[in-house]
Amino acid sequence: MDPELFEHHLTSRHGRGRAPEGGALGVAGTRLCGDVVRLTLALDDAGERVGAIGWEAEACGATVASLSAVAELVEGIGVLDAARIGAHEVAAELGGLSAGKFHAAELVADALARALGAAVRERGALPAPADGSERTLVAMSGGVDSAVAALLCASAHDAVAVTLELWADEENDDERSCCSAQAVRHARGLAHRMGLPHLTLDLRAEFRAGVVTPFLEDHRAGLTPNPCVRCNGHVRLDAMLELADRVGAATLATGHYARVEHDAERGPLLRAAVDAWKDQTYMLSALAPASLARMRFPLGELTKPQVRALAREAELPVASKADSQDLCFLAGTSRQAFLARHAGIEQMPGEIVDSDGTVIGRHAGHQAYTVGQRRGLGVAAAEPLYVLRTDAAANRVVAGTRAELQTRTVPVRGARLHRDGARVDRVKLRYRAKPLPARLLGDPAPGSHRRLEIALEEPVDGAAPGQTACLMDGDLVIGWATIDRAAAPAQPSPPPAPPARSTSVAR
Ligand SMILES: Nc1ncnc2c1ncn2[C@@H]1O[C@H](COP(=O)(O)OP(=O)(O)OP(=O)(O)O)[C@@H](O)[C@H]1O
Repeated sequence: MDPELFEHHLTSRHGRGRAPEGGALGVAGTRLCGDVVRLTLALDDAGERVGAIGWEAEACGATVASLSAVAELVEGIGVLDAARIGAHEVAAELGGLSAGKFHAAELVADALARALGAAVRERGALPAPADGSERTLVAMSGGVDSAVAALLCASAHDAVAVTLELWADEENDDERSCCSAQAVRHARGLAHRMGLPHLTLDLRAEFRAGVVTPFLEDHRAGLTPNPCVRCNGHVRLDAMLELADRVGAATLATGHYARVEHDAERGPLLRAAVDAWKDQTYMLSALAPASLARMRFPLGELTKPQVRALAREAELPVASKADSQDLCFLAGTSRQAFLARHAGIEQMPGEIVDSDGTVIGRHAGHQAYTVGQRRGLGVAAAEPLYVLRTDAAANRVVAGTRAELQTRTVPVRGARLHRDGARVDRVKLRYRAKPLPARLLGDPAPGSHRRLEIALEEPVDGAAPGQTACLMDGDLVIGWATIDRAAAPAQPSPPPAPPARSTSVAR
């Protein structure tokens, strides 16, 4: 630390108490952790530079000095230069900070990133690069895949990185989650290390409304939702494409394993990735063609081992980071605990019945079961039993043999087709499942939203209502739909009622 610089900022408090008109707010820290900083940043009229900045804080001296230094540093500079400022740059303005005080620079960098991201989202208007080259916005989660995607983009294009804050659960914010504040910091560090400007986009409200709430509602209704398909299709990629426009980027790159087949006349289609095990086209299947036209997937032709090798070669600190395993907002908690805490969906014990309605056991709550599930039924039987369906209204789970589970027809609703449905020859009914030979029955007109049926060549071990059916022609995704409940099987008819004794009196 440089004592003179530190003292200068501690006393001058550049920007303190100001809240520039039309500015965007970035808050970091909580009273629990000791320091809270509120930084307001306004762009200039052109939307290209930082116009003015102000702040207020309940914080220690190191944080106050860091805020003053950042205000002095950032005023008047270009948006992308401001997006290159992280904790190390903040600390450097004070001649460095000791390990014990470095958290102050991190906190201030967090607040700056949030304010800058919000300001750019609202008012940013950067022109495309003057030399006519393509600018790409790269979505970085803090994981190895998006880090390598960013690396590949940075070597070919003018690249800007973005990380979304998707989920913050004050009571249970798990730092392993790729949506958490800590993950955003990691991603920013990685981007800066590669020399890329980095923006933070706070998408927590949209994520809660567009992904988490429908996830909770589907569970309440006894369905098995695909929140990632919804998030990619309707929330996060749309928001990032809008941000791309704001920063003059023609395209958006992600670390998904997928490819795009461009067709200028009929619109682009997703194509399965080279690495069949990592292929993520299923998760991207709800993406509108207009969005897909602007997407870049730099990992589509690579295998995961090749991606890790590139990360090691570039000495990226995430080269051996484990792949994310579950839904980002479930990190550190169980699905059942999440449902209880966020939707009051408590586990209600109920009956397990066979397909004739005979009670054969008890379950702990229907939401814990999905079609095809074998484990956790706890019913002793001559042959293995599987969940055939769940009945949310009656809080019942229906179980049966594999033969009863197997089906050749899968009803779907809300189908979106980008090509003639008669071309469908394979379908993927679950993420990581193998595509199955199939045909689409019913009205095959492109754009049709009607309930349709998928006819499978070979029987499948059940299809869970609520999951996405990815409709394919070879390795091209030509549409998607949501798996619907099968029509309820005819119940065994009740024994005929005895003839009613007439009580009427003939007059
Ligand atoms: N919070 C986020 N902010 C920005 N981009 C994200 C975020 N989460 C995911 N992405 C983008 O979506 C891609 C696929 O996300 P997914 O959750 O499947 O992660 P992943 O396959 O484990 O990739 P990674 O190793 O990059 O985390 C990422 O590679 C990244 O480009």
